[in-house]
Amino acid sequence: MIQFDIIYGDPKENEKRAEEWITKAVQTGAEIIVLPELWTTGYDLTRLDEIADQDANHAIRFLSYIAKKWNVHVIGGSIAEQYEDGVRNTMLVMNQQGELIHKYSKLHLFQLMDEHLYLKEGQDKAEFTMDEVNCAGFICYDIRFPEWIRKSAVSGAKVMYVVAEWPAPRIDHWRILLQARAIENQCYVVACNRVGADPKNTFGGMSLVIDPWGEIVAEGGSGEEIVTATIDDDLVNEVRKRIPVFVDRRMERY
Ligand SMILES: NC(=O)CCC(=O)C(=O)O
Repeated sequence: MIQFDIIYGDPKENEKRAEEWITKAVQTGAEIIVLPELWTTGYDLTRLDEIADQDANHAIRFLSYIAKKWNVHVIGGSIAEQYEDGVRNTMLVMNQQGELIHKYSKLHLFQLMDEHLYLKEGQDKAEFTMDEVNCAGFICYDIRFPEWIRKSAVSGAKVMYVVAEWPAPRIDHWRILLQARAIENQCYVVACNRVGADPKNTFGGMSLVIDPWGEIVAEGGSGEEIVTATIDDDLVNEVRKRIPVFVDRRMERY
């Protein structure tokens, strides 16, 4: 996870910085790269008509080049994607061949940061498959909606990727919500948050990898850094066997 600072409203500079960070990450052996939410523009929402990416074309080209060059999977954080009918906050996922294998636009818009005024909500499903592992991707505020994450767990997702710009004053919510999502769904949570500040917020970092037992296996601090961990998807099966939550659910009573 590339836990970096994002330059407000400057996609060109952010792309340059992202490439430098990704180069460092692959040199330490990373096979899956995760970027934060809105990493090209930050929350410069009033200038989206100038800086949003038409059909995500630019970001797709950049992320595809990175994936192919380094032979890595990329959970390309999210970017402001310009559609005909408005802008969406869109996650892009590339495979090692540089192909776009998944696209998800944020479903739950966060009013406290004015998303509902400038962005349209997405209509996509969260699940995708990467190297035969069932995964799902979510964007920041989505983690406050356990029923949305549960839907992916019930569909078989074992690794939940979360990309975020989560402010420092609520960083305890971030950790607790993510641990709860990992424990209740008995899955890995890989959550990448930005650091630094924009004109309205200071962001908390603390990118996390949490295993299906709820243990934190990697944790970032509050500065720029690369946070890495190894995922063992067999552990998901073990935990689900030990406490068979998905068998014991009583949907007819809820
Ligand atoms: N970018 C976001 O969705 C932030 C969500 C957030 O801060 C929260 O408390 O929820």
